[in-house]
Amino acid sequence: MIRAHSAATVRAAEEPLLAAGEPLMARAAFALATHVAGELRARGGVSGSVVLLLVGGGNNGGDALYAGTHLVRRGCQVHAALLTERAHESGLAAARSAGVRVHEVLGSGDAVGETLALARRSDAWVDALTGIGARGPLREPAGSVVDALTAERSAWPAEPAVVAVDVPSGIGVDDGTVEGPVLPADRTVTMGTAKPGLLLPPAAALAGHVEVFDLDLALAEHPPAACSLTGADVSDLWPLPGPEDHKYTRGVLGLATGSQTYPGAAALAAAGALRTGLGMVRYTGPEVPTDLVRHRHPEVVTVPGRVQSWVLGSGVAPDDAARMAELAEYLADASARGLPVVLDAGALTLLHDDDNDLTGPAVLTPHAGELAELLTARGEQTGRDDVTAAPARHARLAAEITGGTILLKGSTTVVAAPEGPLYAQHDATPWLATAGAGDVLAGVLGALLAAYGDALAADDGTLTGLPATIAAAAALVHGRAARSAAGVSPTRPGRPDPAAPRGVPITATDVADALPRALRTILR
Ligand SMILES: NC(=O)C1=CN([C@@H]2O[C@H](COP(=O)(O)OP(=O)(O)OC[C@H]3O[C@@H](n4cnc5c(N)ncnc54)[C@H](OP(=O)(O)O)[C@@H]3O)[C@@H](O)[C@H]2O)[C@H](O)CC1
Ligand SMILES: [K+]
Repeated sequence: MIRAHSAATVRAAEEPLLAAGEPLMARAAFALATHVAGELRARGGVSGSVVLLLVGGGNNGGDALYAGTHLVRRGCQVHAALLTERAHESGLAAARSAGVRVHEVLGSGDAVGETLALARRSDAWVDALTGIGARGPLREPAGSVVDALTAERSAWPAEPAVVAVDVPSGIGVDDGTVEGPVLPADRTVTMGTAKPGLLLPPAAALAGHVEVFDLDLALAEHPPAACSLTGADVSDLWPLPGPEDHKYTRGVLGLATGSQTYPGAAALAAAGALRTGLGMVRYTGPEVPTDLVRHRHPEVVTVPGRVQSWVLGSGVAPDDAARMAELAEYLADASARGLPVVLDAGALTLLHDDDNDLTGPAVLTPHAGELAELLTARGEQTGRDDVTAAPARHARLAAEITGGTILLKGSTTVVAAPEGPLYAQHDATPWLATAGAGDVLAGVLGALLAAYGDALAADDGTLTGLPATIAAAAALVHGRAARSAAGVSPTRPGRPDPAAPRGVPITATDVADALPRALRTILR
């Protein structure tokens, strides 16, 4: 699991170490210099390279100034552009005496022009304007400098390397928002622990490859603010059948999905669920989707009976009054029994009405537009763009309002429960943005919840965070299946690797079919 801690937590955790005289900045700076050197080596060599440090007024700038001293020793020509009147004092003194060439660009009257001129001669840019001490978007002139460098960089894509110190300056460190200029990094060297903005969209895409440098911070008693599951976490969580298991103990999922108009959603949710592995899928719905499900998946049972979780609403239009009334009944029944429920597509509109508040474990699976509609219906006027600009904040708000867990679909999937860590999963490929993919995800998620259904229904509070973890696991598996189907190699958000396979178009059926292949590489 990749864990990210808030700026306040990092400060609290570093305090005792600093008080004990631990040279945290010296260690951070050495690590930073090592990674900058690594980028330079990958581009042809360290000695003789030119490095530009973009220095702000805090310890983030201090990290870079001390790193500069190491890079000078390794034969680099290092320039520091001071975009502050108050650069880190001892760092600046050390940099000057080591031979770093310091440019007080604010005094020149043309900070942008001077910095750009230095940048054009450099093989690597080190972004050390702000770290966890940033307040709001980058102020001037740093903002304009970053805008100019970003334009310069995209016009000149192969070089130079951009290394961000702790975070790309200007991102919302704790919430992943991007409200002003940010220089996209190839690599972010983050100190002590990852920061939420390095995992959460949209900022995560600007961080490039994230390296966490361990500072031995005492973080054990501090819960993470955000996490990303890895395949190993999913493997640990995955329900494995034992010799005593039978279909009813492995989990039975009820699907109330699909409609006469959108029958395909029923078949796709069933395909996702069946390939996730569970005891049984029961389907309930009108004639056309029932026939399709029977035809495509003869293993699905189409008579009512006991279930341990429900998926409601995929392929159901909110104006289909009769079907919506059925979904409301299933939801009320599941809530009364404490069974987990997935509310997808049409079923999300059940929660537009606050009479339908959730009492049992529920995972809502909106995309940005559906989340905006839900929030607006519940009195929080929100547009789709608001959600896209601050996915974590809006997912958390919807979780608090409804009492459910929100799995917000997007190129990075964000999961938020009313409390506990946020999850950010960026396991998929843009090829996954295709009709029916969400139905498959609903099936995967419903199947996993069915396996934990009895435990969740009997929970006395010890499993509070489990639906969120399961939702993040479903997103990971679904994303990896999509990547496997498309033939795309593993990647992180950030600048695309030109050498990585780009993949091929996929359908939702391909994603469901690729689930066993993806699971083969995850489960061990
Ligand atoms: N994690 C660790 O244990 C360690 C982290 N280290 C590094 O230290 C920074 C945090 O340093 P800090 O001095 O607290 O803060 P920053 O450097 O991030 O930022 C403060 C300076 O930035 C200016 N500022 C604030 N907001 C803006 C803005 N929007 N635009 C431009 N400039 C801004 C601020 O100026 P003021 O005038 O507002 O005071 C400060 O000058 C952490 O991120 C790590 O990199 C250490 O190495 C120790 C170990
Ligand atoms: K930075």
